[in-house]
Amino acid sequence: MSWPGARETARRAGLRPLPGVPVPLAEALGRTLAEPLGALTDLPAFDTSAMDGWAVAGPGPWRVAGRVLAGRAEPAPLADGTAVEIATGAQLPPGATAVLRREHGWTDAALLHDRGPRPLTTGQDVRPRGQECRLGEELLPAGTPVGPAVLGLAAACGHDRLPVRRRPEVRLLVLGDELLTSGVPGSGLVRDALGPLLPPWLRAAGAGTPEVGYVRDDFGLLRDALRHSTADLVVTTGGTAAGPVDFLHRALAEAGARLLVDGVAVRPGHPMLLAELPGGRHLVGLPGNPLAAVAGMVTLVLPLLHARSGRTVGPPALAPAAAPLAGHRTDTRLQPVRRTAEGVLPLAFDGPAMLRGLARAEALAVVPPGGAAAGETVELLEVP
Ligand SMILES: Nc1nc2c(c(=O)[nH]1)N[C@H]1C(S)=C(S)[C@@H](COP(=O)(O)OP(=O)(O)OC[C@H]3O[C@@H](n4cnc5c(N)ncnc54)[C@H](O)[C@@H]3O)O[C@H]1N2
Ligand code: MOO
Repeated sequence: MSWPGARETARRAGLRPLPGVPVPLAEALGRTLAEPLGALTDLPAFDTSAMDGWAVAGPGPWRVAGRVLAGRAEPAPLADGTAVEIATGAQLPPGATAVLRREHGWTDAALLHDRGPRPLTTGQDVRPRGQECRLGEELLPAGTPVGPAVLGLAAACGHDRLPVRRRPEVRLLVLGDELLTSGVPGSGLVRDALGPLLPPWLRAAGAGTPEVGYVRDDFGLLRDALRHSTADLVVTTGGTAAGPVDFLHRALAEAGARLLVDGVAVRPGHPMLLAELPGGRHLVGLPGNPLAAVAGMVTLVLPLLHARSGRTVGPPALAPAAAPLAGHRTDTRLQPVRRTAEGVLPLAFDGPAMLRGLARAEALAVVPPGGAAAGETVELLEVP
């Protein structure tokens, strides 16, 4: 399957968004709005002073009659020709026509005078009620990822809870007898790089904290692990190719899975696969080579997770190549790159078994078959 075709197949496989549940703001971070965010109030909720100074009524000079601080209840009305000292954020008294900034006013024994650079205009330095939004107005559409700014906006307009999609549950199965989970590799043993790399990335993509399991190269163990998992998405690493102990295809067949993608025209990562498990759950098989596994994440896992979270994905990020990007003859290449003022440059140590280039990368460039010339625009994919 072509690389764009595989990415689209994964997205479509996930187009069955998980249910929405209301959760406290602090738990909504990293999830996706299941419903549009509406304002529970006008914002600001009352006419507000935008500056420290005086709220004034009518043209000056003014007689100063008291003070209004932020956070106090409705102040008394102001009569024409009077002013009250006011703090930024305080509610404007009824009848006030403008705010005179502290640095633009001076007071003699009796009166407040305007010495600003320009005459004070009606409404100056007032944030009128409803300037930002009206009660009931839609502020954000369903599908918006909830980041810190969304939490702040939701709180500002009165929300204590947000309706967000349930996080997809992910089970990560790391396959391979040769893997060490601590210490220095050698003597035929390889340190597991994907157990540390994948869970935080999955979490950042909106999944629940993945359960990680290590499975030895044993057909029965793998088949049972697939049969017994109840996760929305099972992600395996290794075992996708044709090695003597690469059991994944056979275990999938025995578990009653239907292959949606079985190999992709992409380098690295071409043995990656996507299957539908009984009950509408999914499995992505990532190749064992670490950079190939990363290619499988961006191609199959992220589009599937975003779709299941109902998350709106913006238009692709694009950049020019600052130097020629070597391509594969027939397949798409995913190339670790860094950004420069002129565009993106390839990073060295980009072999399928390597992470040295990726660890310095700012993105993966999508290099079409045949390569990209200097100046040609390429799509960029976010990396962990
Ligand atoms: N005859 C063929 N052999 C291979 C092909 C092929 O088309 N024909 N494809 C190659 C490509 S491309 C890849 S990618 C790998 C995919 O292999 P598997 O998914 O079956 O993975 P393994 O064989 O289990 O491991 C491959 C490689 O990666 C290392 N590995 C595995 N897991 C981890 C981990 N968690 N952390 C770090 N490194 C890991 C493993 O030790 C192997 O070196 O197959 C090629 N072969
Ligand atoms: O697809 Mo394998 O990724 O070349 O290493």
